Amino acid sequence: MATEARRKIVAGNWKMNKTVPEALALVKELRGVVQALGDKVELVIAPPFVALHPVAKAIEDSNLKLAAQNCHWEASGAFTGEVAAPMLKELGCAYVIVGHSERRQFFGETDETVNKRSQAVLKAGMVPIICVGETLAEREGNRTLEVVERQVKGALAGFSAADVSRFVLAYEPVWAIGTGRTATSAQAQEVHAAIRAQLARLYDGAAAGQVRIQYGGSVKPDNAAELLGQPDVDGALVGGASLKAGDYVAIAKAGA
Ligand SMILES: O=C[C@H](O)COP(=O)(O)O
Repeated sequence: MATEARRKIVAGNWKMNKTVPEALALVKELRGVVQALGDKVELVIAPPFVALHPVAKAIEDSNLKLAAQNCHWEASGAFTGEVAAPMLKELGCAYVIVGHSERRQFFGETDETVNKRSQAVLKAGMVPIICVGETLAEREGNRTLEVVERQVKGALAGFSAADVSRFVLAYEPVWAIGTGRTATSAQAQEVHAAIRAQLARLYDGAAAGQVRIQYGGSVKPDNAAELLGQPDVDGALVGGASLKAGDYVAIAKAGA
């Protein structure tokens, strides 16, 4: 399947890290260096909610785009502690990460709520970065593809081929997140190719060929080029390494 049309996308998921002053300091460092990459690679950062507004201001006129790490599926209402998709759009978010394994593991996220959140993101005019991935027990039980395909199908239920072709999926094997243990490039490519084949079955080859599928799980400067060099790996969703400007930029360069 042709990969030329798919510009790589490197997103930094800061998770629950960085105060506002720390976030602004990191952005200041990043801005100058990533400018040289131009539009060779799409660059996204996902700070915590409280830093979104100041970071949005700080990345104006740069080649960095903003993502949120989650959102609620309702547009407004009595949902104490939640944040709605239109609020994130108003702040300048282009993307929202949905269904991260930490949300699935610790906050009761299900395939159904991932789908509802993704619908809200699209309706608000943003693009979801939908995370899928198997646990270690599931991989060891040879259930990787079954689990990932169930998550993909659930997340995308009800969307059209035109919608899905703009989405970003992130394959993040749970056992590789924050552990320093990375999937081999062959393991990543196998799952990415399986997801793309599934998309071709669910929609059509054209849509499947346009969806970008990021790999996430201990992506570091020293493994990024190998992972991003795989034909169906269209970028990276980076956690720990995105907190250091030098590491994020090195990974971005691997995608450029
Ligand atoms: O969203 C990012 C992933 O959870 C990967 O995190 P990590 O790079 O710290 O392993």
